[in-house]
Amino acid sequence: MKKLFSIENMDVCYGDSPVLRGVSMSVDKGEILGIVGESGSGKSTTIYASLGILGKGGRVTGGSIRYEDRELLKLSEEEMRRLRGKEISLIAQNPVESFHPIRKIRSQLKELIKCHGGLSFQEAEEQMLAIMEKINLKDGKRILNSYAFEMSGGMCQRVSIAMAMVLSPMLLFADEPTSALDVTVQKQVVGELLKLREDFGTAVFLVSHNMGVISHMADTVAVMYGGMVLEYGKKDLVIRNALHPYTKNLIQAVPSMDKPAPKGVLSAACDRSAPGCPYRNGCSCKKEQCEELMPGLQEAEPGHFVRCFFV
Ligand SMILES: Nc1ncnc2c1ncn2[C@@H]1O[C@H](COP(=O)(O)OP(=O)(O)OP(=O)(O)O)[C@@H](O)[C@H]1O
Repeated sequence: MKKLFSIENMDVCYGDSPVLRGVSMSVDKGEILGIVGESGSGKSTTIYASLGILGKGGRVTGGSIRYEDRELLKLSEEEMRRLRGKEISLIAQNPVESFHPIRKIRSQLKELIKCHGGLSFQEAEEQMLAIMEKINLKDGKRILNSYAFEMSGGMCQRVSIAMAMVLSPMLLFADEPTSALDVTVQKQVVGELLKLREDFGTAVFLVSHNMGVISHMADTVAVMYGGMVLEYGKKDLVIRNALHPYTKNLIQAVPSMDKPAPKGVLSAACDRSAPGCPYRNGCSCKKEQCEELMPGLQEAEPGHFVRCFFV
């Protein structure tokens, strides 16, 4: 069956340096895909490439990105701009930067509605105030009259979440949406994201370092390392029956009093231009062939894919 959104075999470079290699992942309507991996593994780049907003020097050099029946790599900038905001939305990792610095939040909401239609401004404002209230932003009217620089990081994060949700997108990219929030607000945001899926069938690409958030929210999990997907599948398979040595270490590294220390190294230097498994320098199970050959992403059990010669 055709997926709502799928990335197939995507390569991304910044300048001449490969950053993502052969990345494939997808979501159905209403599905939440959790993307985990250490800093620099390529999670944000996967999101920005999907939205067509890679930074300077960044380009997709191979593969395909499909939304419904459209190949996004073939759309014009104007067509991509129309998709972003209404059908596909982003909660950015650094929300302060995602707002215009010298325009009030209300005017930015107005602009969003003007570009993407659907709601009247009054309806959008009511919807925005209701979402803000639910995620513990009590003084919504005052916030709409504020500039981003007048808000704390956590407030900006919540306003950007409300703004991303206001048009009930079909697909939401959320890059560390809870990282700047305290635990109570994290719970509210997680609850709102789950409600968005329930009410509108919104699919979510959720990047998080927090395995608790991923294991609570995600249906499917992708584990990234060195710009590649090392393990992919239904959450219960990947988290409860992790097969890749890196995923095992990642799960083992979640703090707990009664667990043995991880084997191998969690984070090791990885030259993305060199042959061999990206995790070869950190893996305690590596053999000679891991230095020379790249393992493929193989289906180890139904619906559970692993990139390792020894699984
Ligand atoms: N604008 C850029 N120019 C050059 N290289 C970049 C740029 N943005 C990202 N990279 C490189 O791409 C790689 C992947 O970065 P990315 O931000 O996607 O990782 P990440 O997994 O999201 O990390 P984090 O968890 O810290 O956000 C890193 O090696 C990074 O240095």
